[in-house]
Amino acid sequence: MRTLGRWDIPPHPTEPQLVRHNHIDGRKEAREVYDVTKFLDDHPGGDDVLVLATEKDATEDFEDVGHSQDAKDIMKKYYVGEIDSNSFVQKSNRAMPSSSFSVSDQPSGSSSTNVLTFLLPVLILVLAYALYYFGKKEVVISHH
Ligand code: HEM
Repeated sequence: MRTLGRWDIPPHPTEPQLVRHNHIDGRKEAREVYDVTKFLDDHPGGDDVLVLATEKDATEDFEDVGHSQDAKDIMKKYYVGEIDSNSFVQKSNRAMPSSSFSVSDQPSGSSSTNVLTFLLPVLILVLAYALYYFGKKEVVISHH
C-alpha cells in the first residue's frame, strides 16, 4: 500500500481527489484517497456533487447518500492510496457547508462576532422605535 505525503496529491483541478476515512480499529488515522476524474461522467448522482466533494474528507457526503454495495465496489477502482491525518490539508476552499472542517476551521475569536451580528439588528430596532416614539410625541405637542 502506498502512503501519500501532502505534496504527492496533484493539486491540478482536472484531477479531483476524494478523501475518505479509513476506519481501521475504529480510529480515523489514515484516509483513503480516490481519484474520481474518470468517474465524473459516469456517476449516477451527477458530476457536480462529486466535484464538490473533492479535495476534502468526503466520508459523510458519500455515506449520507446511502450508496449501494455496487457503488462501494466501483469506488475501489479509483483508489489511489492513503494519506495520514498529520499531512492532511484540513481546509479546502471547496468545502461544503456540511463539512466538519468548515466548523473546526473557525477562528477562536468568532464567537464575539456572532453575538454582535445578533445584537446589532436588535439595537437598530430599539433605536428606530425610540426615534419613532419621540418623533410622534413632538408632533402631538406641536398641535396644541
Ligand atoms: C468514488 C466515489 C463514488 C462512487 C463510486 C459513487 C457511485 C454511485 C452510484 C453507483 C450511484 C447509484 C446508486 C447506488 O448504487 O448507490 C450513486 C448515486 C448517487 N451518488 Fe454517488 N458515488 C460516489 C461518490 C459520491 C459523493 C462524494 C457524493 C456526494 C454527495 C455522491 C452523491 C450521489 C447522489 C446524490 C446519488 C443519487 C442518489 C439517488 O438519486 O438515488 N456520490 N453514486
